[in-house]
Amino acid sequence: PDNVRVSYGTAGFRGNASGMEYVFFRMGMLAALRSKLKEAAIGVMVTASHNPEHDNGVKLIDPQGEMLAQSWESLATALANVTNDQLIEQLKQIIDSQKIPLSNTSFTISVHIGLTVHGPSSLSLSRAVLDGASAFGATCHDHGLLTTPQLHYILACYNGGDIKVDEEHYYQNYASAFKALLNVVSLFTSPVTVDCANGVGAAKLTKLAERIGANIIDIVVYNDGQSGKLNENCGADYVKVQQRAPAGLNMEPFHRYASFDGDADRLIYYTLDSDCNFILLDGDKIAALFATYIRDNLKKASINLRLGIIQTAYANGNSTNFLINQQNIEIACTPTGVKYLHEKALTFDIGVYFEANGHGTVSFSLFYLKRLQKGESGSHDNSQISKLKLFLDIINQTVGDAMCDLLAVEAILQDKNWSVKEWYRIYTELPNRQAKVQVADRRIIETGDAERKVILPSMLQPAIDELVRKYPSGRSFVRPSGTEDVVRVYAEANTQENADDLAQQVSLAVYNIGGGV
Ligand SMILES: CC(=O)N[C@H]1[C@@H](OP(=O)(O)O)O[C@H](CO)[C@@H](O)[C@@H]1O
Ligand SMILES: [Mg+2]
Repeated sequence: PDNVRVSYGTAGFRGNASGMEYVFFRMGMLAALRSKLKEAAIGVMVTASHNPEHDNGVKLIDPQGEMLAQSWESLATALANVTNDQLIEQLKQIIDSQKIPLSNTSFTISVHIGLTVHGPSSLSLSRAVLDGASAFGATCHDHGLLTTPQLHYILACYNGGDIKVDEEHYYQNYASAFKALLNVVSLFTSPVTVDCANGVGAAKLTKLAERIGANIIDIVVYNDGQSGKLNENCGADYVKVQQRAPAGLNMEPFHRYASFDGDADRLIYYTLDSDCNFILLDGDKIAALFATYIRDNLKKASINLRLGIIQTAYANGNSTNFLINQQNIEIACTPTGVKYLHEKALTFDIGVYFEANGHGTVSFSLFYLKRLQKGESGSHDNSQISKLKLFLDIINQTVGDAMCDLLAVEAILQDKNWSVKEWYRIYTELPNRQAKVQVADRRIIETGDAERKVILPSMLQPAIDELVRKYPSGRSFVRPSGTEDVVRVYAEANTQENADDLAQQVSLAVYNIGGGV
């Protein structure tokens, strides 16, 4: 369409589903070209993740199950934005610039596709992807409904040589890993209630729980899509941003509750304290739990490795303080978007990365695996080492995976004999608030220092600094969203009232200086 520009944002193309077929069709083509170049299968996921039901989105998955290489994002954007009569020329340009050996027929192009919603728009959009890929002669593997992390997992296995891999393989793998770990740790007592955002996660989690067995883990699925709408007043994003339970959920103090987002790549926990205050255990707290658990076990096994936690500017200030000052764990900060965190995580022997919103996982280097093996044959404590190995097996290293992360949290709490209370008490969050501001063109806002400072418009950062100074423990930053047409504002301070106030003042500054509408 004229005057419509789309871009491969924080996590692919996303927007209102109607009229987006051309983008999906072209992404099918691009996936086929990338498969040809890499001589490996490429994945295409059709999902709007945590967005409302009327939206949809598409993202590409690289051969090892990782996000599409950043160097190809601009190719995706260019291809999506040309007019139909420029399409062939644009494809030729990509083929030439990337030296894609189209005439080499020794490798069959292979594209795997999954989707998170079975509605008419999703089906026609995934059809468009298949048509685009087929136009380049791709062999297409249509997996139907999957969570996003399941497709990442399947792709990594497929390219690793297991060409028969399917969804069932995923359940068997993680169910047996979880059971193996629980043989080392103890048995389960209390249930965990999981809000699946009325999305694909409900059916998938039910299957995983069945494979594990009700005697081992007691998962109560809430918001399974039977009545409510996808991501409406529920799901990980709602709970995190609103700092309240999904609508209609009756909570009891100290019970464990969790929420997935619509494509089940985000996980957050929450509970009530004895005064019925809502307590959130977000991505920062999951990261802290994982990292301290791994670190403690490494210590007991006398293995010395470089462990790091990767956060974004959205990480709560007190989580950063706790990790650096009390736990002595190395921290890195990257811009928003899992691809940046993932990349940074790989620079550590063990990289624990989470966005505050609950998207994250752990990456283990080959060096780590070798050290575990060496530790096993040496004089180290074998029980710690086998525990570390089993823990590694329940992690989906390709991408943040709500189901695997849930199993990992549950296993750690069991092993430590912790209730949710001991977990949330490791540190207390600074009160915080997120807000959104509509501006005429959010691209005029440029940021630096991992998005913690505004560079342009030049008057904005001094204005934010001045406001922040007024609030004890104040911190605030703004950045243009990569998935919505808004500028996001984050603020934290010593009290909720101050955090709310600061967020509002900074929003006003963005509105005034950034061309609010
Ligand atoms: C504050 C926030 O949660 N931002 C989210 C959101 O990106 P934005 O660029 O902020 O719209 O969606 C991304 C994709 O899911 C996720 O990676 C990111 O963390
Ligand atoms: Mg998601």
